[in-house]
Amino acid sequence: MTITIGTRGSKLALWQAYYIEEKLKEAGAQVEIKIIHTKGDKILDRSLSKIGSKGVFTEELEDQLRSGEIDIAVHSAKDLQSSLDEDFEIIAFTEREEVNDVLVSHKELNMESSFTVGTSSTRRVAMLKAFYPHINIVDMRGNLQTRIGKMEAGDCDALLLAYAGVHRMGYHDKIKEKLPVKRFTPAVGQGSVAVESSVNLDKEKRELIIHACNHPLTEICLRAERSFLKEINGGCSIPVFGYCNWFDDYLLELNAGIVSLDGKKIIRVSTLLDDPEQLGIDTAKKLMDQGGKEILKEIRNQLNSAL
Ligand SMILES: NCc1[nH]cc(CCC(=O)O)c1CC(=O)O
Repeated sequence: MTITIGTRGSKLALWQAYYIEEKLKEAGAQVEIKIIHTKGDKILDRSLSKIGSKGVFTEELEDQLRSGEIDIAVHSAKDLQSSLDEDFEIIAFTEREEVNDVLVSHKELNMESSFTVGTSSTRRVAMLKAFYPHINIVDMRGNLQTRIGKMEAGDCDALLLAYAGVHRMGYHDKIKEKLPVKRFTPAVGQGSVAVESSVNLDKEKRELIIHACNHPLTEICLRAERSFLKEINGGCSIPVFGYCNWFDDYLLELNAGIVSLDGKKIIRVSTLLDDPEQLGIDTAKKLMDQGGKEILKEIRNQLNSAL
């Protein structure tokens, strides 16, 4: 059996594709990897919130899933929009890596120091303003290697990045501080790799892929987080966060919230339930009822007028 993986061409994307390839090979499959360039890879001179949040890194991959040119598309779970077209499904979430954001620098500094950080994530910008208002922020895009190059060239002193990507790309030695998830709560899906397929994928292939790649506890947590994000209807340009944990008896706890763009308002809720989809919906409703609705509306207006 040969399984064709479609992936973006960045080093992080390729790491993920090789990671899935290895798991599939261990399960006895043969694997081909096909690199696909997406809009998000091609447009580097505009911030992501201006290109439009939906599918900038996934559209071209989904075209090839639909046509059957590839069997699966491999993504960072975080980058995958919360609501997929009916023709597609996520059939596996790999075991989650540490979820924290980390401070990365070639200089000796920590979150109490005064410095300039480069980031293009609206969540990180808003949370920095909320919790670390003394830190200066500049917009910075590009893949991990590009950003580290820009940092070392002096465009900024530090970067705020997901531990998962930094670790996978071998920049562990530049981690200066790990931010606490209770406060600097990560984006929905951070740290896990998602395998997407067409709903028409061959059943035997589908079974093998799930068996080889899916981590059930990660899966239920990510289903809860993604259900939350879908209910909020927030793409990656809205500073929402969500992190789900499980207890022994499969009880789930979802911590989630929203931050205003200026960091002045932050609302955080936490809910316990055993059904992931419902947990996401309940948490989103609670957040909206407790003031999230107003913040979301304000953010939408600000983003629209910035375009
Ligand atoms: N948006 C880019 C992106 N997508 C996934 C990761 C890191 C790996 C992961 O969280 O799975 C990153 C880089 C970052 O946010 O620092």
